[in-house]
Formats: sequence, C-alpha cells, structure tokens
Amino acid sequence: MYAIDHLDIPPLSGAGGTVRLPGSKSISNRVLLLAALSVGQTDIADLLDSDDTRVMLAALAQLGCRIETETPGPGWLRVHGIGGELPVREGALFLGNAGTAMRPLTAALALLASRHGGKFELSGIPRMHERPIGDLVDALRQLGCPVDCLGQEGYPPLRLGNGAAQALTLDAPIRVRGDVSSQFLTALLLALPLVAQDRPVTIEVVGELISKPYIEITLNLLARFGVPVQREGWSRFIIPAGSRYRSPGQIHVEADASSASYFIALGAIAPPQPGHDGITIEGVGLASIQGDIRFVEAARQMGAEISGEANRLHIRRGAWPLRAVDLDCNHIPDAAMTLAVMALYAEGTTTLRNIASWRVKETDRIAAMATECRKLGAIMEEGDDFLRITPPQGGATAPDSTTHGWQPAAIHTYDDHRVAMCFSLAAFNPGRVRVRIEDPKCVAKTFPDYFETLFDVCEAESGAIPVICIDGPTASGKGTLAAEVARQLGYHLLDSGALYRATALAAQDAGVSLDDEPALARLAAALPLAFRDHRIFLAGRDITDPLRLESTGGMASRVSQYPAVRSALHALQLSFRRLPGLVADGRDMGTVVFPDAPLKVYLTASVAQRAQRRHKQLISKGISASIEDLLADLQVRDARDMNRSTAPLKPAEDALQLDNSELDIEQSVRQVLNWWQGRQQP
Ligand SMILES: Nc1ncnc2c1ncn2[C@@H]1O[C@H](COP(=O)(O)OP(=O)(O)O)[C@@H](O)[C@H]1O
Ligand SMILES: Nc1ccn([C@H]2C[C@H](O)[C@@H](COP(=O)(O)OP(=O)(O)O)O2)c(=O)n1
Repeated sequence: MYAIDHLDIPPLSGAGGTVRLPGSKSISNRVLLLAALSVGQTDIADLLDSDDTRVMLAALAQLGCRIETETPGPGWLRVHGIGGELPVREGALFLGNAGTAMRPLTAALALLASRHGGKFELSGIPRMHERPIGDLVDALRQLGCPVDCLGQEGYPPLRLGNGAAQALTLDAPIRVRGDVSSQFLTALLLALPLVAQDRPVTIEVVGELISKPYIEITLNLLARFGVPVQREGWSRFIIPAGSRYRSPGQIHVEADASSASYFIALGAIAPPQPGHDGITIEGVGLASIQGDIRFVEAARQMGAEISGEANRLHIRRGAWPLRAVDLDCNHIPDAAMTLAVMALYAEGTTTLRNIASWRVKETDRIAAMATECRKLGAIMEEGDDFLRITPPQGGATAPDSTTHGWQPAAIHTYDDHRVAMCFSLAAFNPGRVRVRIEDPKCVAKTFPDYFETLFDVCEAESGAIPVICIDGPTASGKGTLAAEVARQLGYHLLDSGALYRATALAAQDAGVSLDDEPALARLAAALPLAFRDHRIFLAGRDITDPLRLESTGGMASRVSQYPAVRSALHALQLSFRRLPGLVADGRDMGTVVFPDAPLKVYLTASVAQRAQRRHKQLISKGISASIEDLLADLQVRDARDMNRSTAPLKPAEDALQLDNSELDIEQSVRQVLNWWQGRQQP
C-alpha cells in the first residue's frame, strides 16, 4: 500500500497481463455477519482484507463472536457463529466509514438488544455521521426497537436498545424507504430472520427501490445461509416463519466486481503490449452474483471487447477512441464512476444518469467527479442525479495541441477509494501530462494493493519512468537519503553498491580471486540474488548483515574497478526502473546507468564527518572500529572509486551538489524533495 502523501503516476503507454483481485466488499461483510449470526462454524475463503472488513471483524469479535484467522488453512478464516444469541449485552462499536458494517449491524443489534435486553452505541468517523440512516431508524422504531440518534436526528452515532427486553411488533408489514440507499433494505433482510422464528415477517419497500443488484446479492447469500426469502416484485419481501441461520460450512468470496471495473476500463483504454493479449481478470466472471458485473455491458457499449467465463474476464481495446454513451447507471452505482473516467477518452459527450445515490456515498461523488475531471481539462455538467462529461478538447487544431487539451492535475481523493482508483486511469492521457493522486492510501477501504496491481500490468516508456540518482563517496549518507526519498514518493529503491558488495561475497564464497576479472564478471552476470522482506539473499543465504561490513565495502570497491564486472551488472540495474519511479544510489547512477534521469544529486560531506558517521553507525551495530582506521580506509576507497578508468565517481554534468556536512537527515531529504518538486510539471 502507498502510505504516502501523494502518488505521481507518470504517463502510461500500455497494459497487458493477468490480475487477481481482492474479494468483494459487499459479499465479504455480508458473509461475515451471516456467519456470525449462524448456528455452527463457517470457513470463509478469499475474504477481502481491507479497512471495511477489518471494522466488521473487530465489531463481531467485540460482540463475542470467536474468529480464527488462517484456519483451516492459509487464505481462510473460521467464524464460530453466535447463533442468534447475544453473549455480550453492552458495547460501544466504532465502525469507521464502513457503510456495509454500520447499516446491517444497526439492524441486527437493534433486534438482538430488544429481544435479549442489551444496549449498544454505534459510531464512525465524521463523514459517517453525515451519511443518512433515518429511514432504517424509522423502520426499526416501527418494530418497537428503542433507537436514539445521539447527534443529529436521522444520522449516526446511534444508541440501540435500552438494556431491557422489548416486545416487538412483527405482525404488520415493516415499511422501509428504498429510494435513498438499498443498504437499509439489506440491513433489514439480514436482521429480521433473527426474529422470524414463530411467524413470517414481511417488509414493504416504499418508493422506487434503487441499486436492486445489491439486494440480489443479499437474497442469494441469505439462501446460502438457510433463509429463502420470498420476493414479490421489488416491493415486498417475506421472511418465512421458522427462519434460522445455518452455516453452509464453507463459502468462497468472489473477487470484487466493482474493483474489476478499473481493470476492465484499463483493457479498454490501454494500447495492447507486444507479447500480451489484453487484460485477464481472475476470480470474478460472467457468473458473478454481484450487480457491478453489469459494468461489462456498459464498457462494451463504450467500445471494450470483453469475453469471459464463469470466473474470469478477458478485455481488449476495441473501438478507439471510445464511444460516448448516454446511460442509466442505477444498476451499477459504484462501478459507474469508472465510466466517468472512460468518458475522458471518448469521442463526444457522455451522460451518466440516475446516480443520485452518489451524493451520499463516501463523499458527494457527483461533485467530486465533476471537480476532478474539470482539473484535467474536461467540460463537466452536473445535476442532482446526473453527470455529463465532455473530454478535454484534443486534436491538432486544439488550442494547445501538445497536451491535447489535458492539464496536469493533482487529484483530490476525498477519502474515497473509488475516486483514487478511477483517476489512476487518467495517466493514459494523450497529452502525457502528469496525474497526481493525493492520499493514495484511501484505496485501503477495499483494495489496499490497488496501485501495485495496476503497475504490475502497466507499461510506460522507459524514459517516462522517473529516476532520482544519488551518487557520492562512501558514508556521505546516500543510502539513508535514497531510502527515505523513495519511501516518501512511493518509488522503488536501487542500492547499486549492494550489487557490487554481493559480487564480492559471491567471489569469496566461490574462492574466486578479486584480481580475476573474467571470473568476477561471470559471477556478476548470474548473481542468484533475491530481495524479500527488506533482506537480501545470495543463493538462498541471508547476506543482509555481511553485506554491510566495512571489509565487504572494501572488496566491493576493488571488484567494481573492472569494466567487465560493471557491464555485467548494467542490465540488472536498469531492470529496477519500474513504475511508478526509482531512487538509485551509488557512484555512477547519474553518469552512466541512468544518464537521462530527471534529477541527479551529488552528495558529499567532509571526510571527517563521514568517518565520524560511519564510526557511529558501526558502534551502534556493536562493531568496534577506530576513527583513524576508518578515515584512512575511506580515503583509500574514495581515491580508488574516483580514479578508476571506468565509470569513476564524479558528479554528472547536470547534477545538483549537496554537501550535507551541516545538514541532518531530515534537512537533506527535504532539500532533495524540494528539488524534485521543482522539476515537476506545474
Ligand atoms: N545528513 C546526515 N547527517 C547525519 N548523519 C547522516 C546523514 N545522512 C546519513 N547519516 C548517517 O551516516 C551513516 C552513513 O550513511 P549511509 O546512508 O550508510 O551512507 P552511504 O550510503 O553514503 O555509505 C548512517 O549511520 C546515517 O544514519
Ligand atoms: N554504482 C556504484 C555503487 C558502488 N560502487 C562500488 C564502489 C564502492 O566503494 C562499493 C560499495 O558501494 P556502497 O555504495 O555500498 O558503499 P558505501 O555504503 O558508500 O560505503 O561499490 C560502484 O562502483 N558503483
């Protein structure tokens, strides 16, 4: 996950390959609740691991439900159901911004608290307290459940129950509005079987029910857990008498169809790559029970070529530019946001209709999409329940034909995972303008590794992937600076010195003389290196600690003099240049390996400072050393690195020099990030 302030996505040029997506959020949280309310234990495979499911798991555990992770095996979770009982009678549950936890838990706990005598408080983050829940509260009060809104009437936080058992009014149909959010009906459908032992319970929907596909998921899962609800049209639902949740034993969670929408769009937008035949999505397919699978139809209408099987989809770019559409999106409320970004690549104006529910989601999504698409240069019109998108005006006659009317933009993401995921696709813009995603970690709500998954299948022209080079003499602080800059930008890291150090260790292991250039080059060309969990392995041996020894540094300096060794390591170093960017430290990053890098820093510090820093570093690791010896070694190493014939240590002509003798680590990092910022498009 990119837990950073913002993520700059360079211009993307193509995509191809296979992705496996995380489990569906809607299915995951429903299955968790049903498993918890069932009699018996349920083993769940491929559950989504995200903020929203963590919130649900924590709440269920707090309510006394026992949950075992990695049981019965890796990727599984075992839930021991409480079977309609209430082992914990009081509690305060914090549910973050997870609507799929807040609504059903409100209904289930209101009923359980009334039946058994309990009292619970449910709250969330400030945005959750702005998301209406009044229609569900009204329905629960009709039943006789004590429900108090502790802030504004009709919104969380809520108090459910008053500690005493209540008689519930179950004979009359329970009426609930269906035109604001279908989650209220889902919540009642999931909760009412808990009190339908003696008599059937009927729910009547008032107003036109929106987002029907989500109700279908609910009904499908209820049936899997032993409660077959009778449906009369979309306005009457009857829960049969004698209902009781029974575990199905095992259940697999499909991959998230809404998450699939970004990769379907990717296949429709991205030019195909040689050696790949479009994008393949595993884990969700045409037999999905999720409504958002119908995004496939919308994407086809816009030009995507999509084929598929029960549990897999395959997408290729078809019509290009994409076709503009005028579409009622009521059946795919979440995935339809992706259409707004696809519309930026369409010929003509696209209208997305019947999307009023967007206004009460994680943020006001109509306003958010309009504002952010406008930043990119699109012409946007928004209404209460529609959005109209005219792409940035391209073509050779456009006022600014170099960027085809696209503007570089910093996309604000409103703590809304879908805004962040959608706008990553703007990085294919023909103007090749930079797209910045603010607060990229908000994707953790449903898809923590979204950007990693995206970058795995995307390509950029090599020159388009930014590299920041940090070269300089030993102990100037290159490694420390490079690692922190890479962390803050979310970039990959190349410690090129480690490759020379590993070559020296490999020579030592193999008994190869440090004077035998051809043998050293052969070793370097086939280094069996692996990087795992911040540790480095050479032929399976953990060399993280020996790699950092001063003696290894000295050997590396000798090995690195040989042109044949340097050229043997060249391709390996280039392979680190991957999306979204690279920070590389060494001696010749800016002069030889990445001569086109947009920022090169030559880092120095006085020789006395460097000897002192190295001394401190070694002492802190429990390695004894004398400053005088270190100073002498350092000078020998500097002289050798600077005077060798191939790729000697020297500043690149276009390098910025940074003497950090008087700067601390944080100041050095800030300086480099400021320089980097200055090199970005406005
Ligand atoms: N700007 C700085 N000010 C003070 N100490 C620093 C600074 N930069 C790095 N150091 C410290 O100096 C030591 C050597 O840094 P390192 O990054 O290993 O250098 P290099 O990779 O250039 O050999 C480390 O202990 C590090 O914490
Ligand atoms: N790009 C590079 C990186 C390191 N080397 C050589 C020269 C150095 O003395 C050794 C060890 O490099 P490393 O960066 O790990 O060493 P320091 O941490 O700066 O002491 O490798 C090189 O020749 N070219």
